[in-house]
Amino acid sequence: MFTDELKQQAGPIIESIYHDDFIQGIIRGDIDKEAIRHYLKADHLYLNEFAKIYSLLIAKLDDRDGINFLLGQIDFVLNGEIEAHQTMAAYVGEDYEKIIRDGEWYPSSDHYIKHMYYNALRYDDASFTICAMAPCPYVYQQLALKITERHDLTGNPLKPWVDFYTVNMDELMVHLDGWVNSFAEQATESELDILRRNFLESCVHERRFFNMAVRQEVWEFHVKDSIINSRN
Ligand SMILES: Cc1ncc(CO)c(N)n1
Repeated sequence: MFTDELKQQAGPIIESIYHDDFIQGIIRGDIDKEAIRHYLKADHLYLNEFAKIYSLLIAKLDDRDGINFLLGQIDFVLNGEIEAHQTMAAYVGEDYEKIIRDGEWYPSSDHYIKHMYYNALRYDDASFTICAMAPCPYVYQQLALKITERHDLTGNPLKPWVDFYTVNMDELMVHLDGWVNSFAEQATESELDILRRNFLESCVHERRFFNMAVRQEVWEFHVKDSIINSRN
């Protein structure tokens, strides 16, 4: 299957994310609270956009079951995934609403969000959008499975965050894979190249998103903020 090929190519990127500071800090249970705060500010806004991009994707589909399923996913992204964010807010020890109040599309999340919009707006077929979106559930699912396989997180305050992504992504991946594989059967070689690139670029965006939080990335016109942050 075409999506098996994509996932195989994404393997080394996901393994690198696993070894980067963010996930290693989650595994140790002592990740810098400022990294989590930055992540939550960015991810809250990212998920809002992800929900809106689902609505653009729905407009490209004819299959009623698929449309229904994605309506449920919009609800999940807006209301279900808060549970994972609440776990992180509890770890920080601060009210979630207060943490996310002054979030922004920081440069790396901005780039990722715009990659998804570009594909939704540039191409009629749903598969281009799906390949840019699919690493969102896929990378988290794979990271959660790797963490759970390799470590016993009993007593780790962030264990519920990991557990959340081991169980909630399967059904979505089945739908996304199905759409992409049926399009891939009749796609041209150059279309397949774009799909591959979209998927792999989003895997790299996932890596950059975690590193963005670790490094407290800001737009450089907030010069004062970035000096303060780099001294912390
Ligand atoms: C950036 C990003 N990617 C994936 C997920 C998982 O849904 C998330 N919450 N945020």
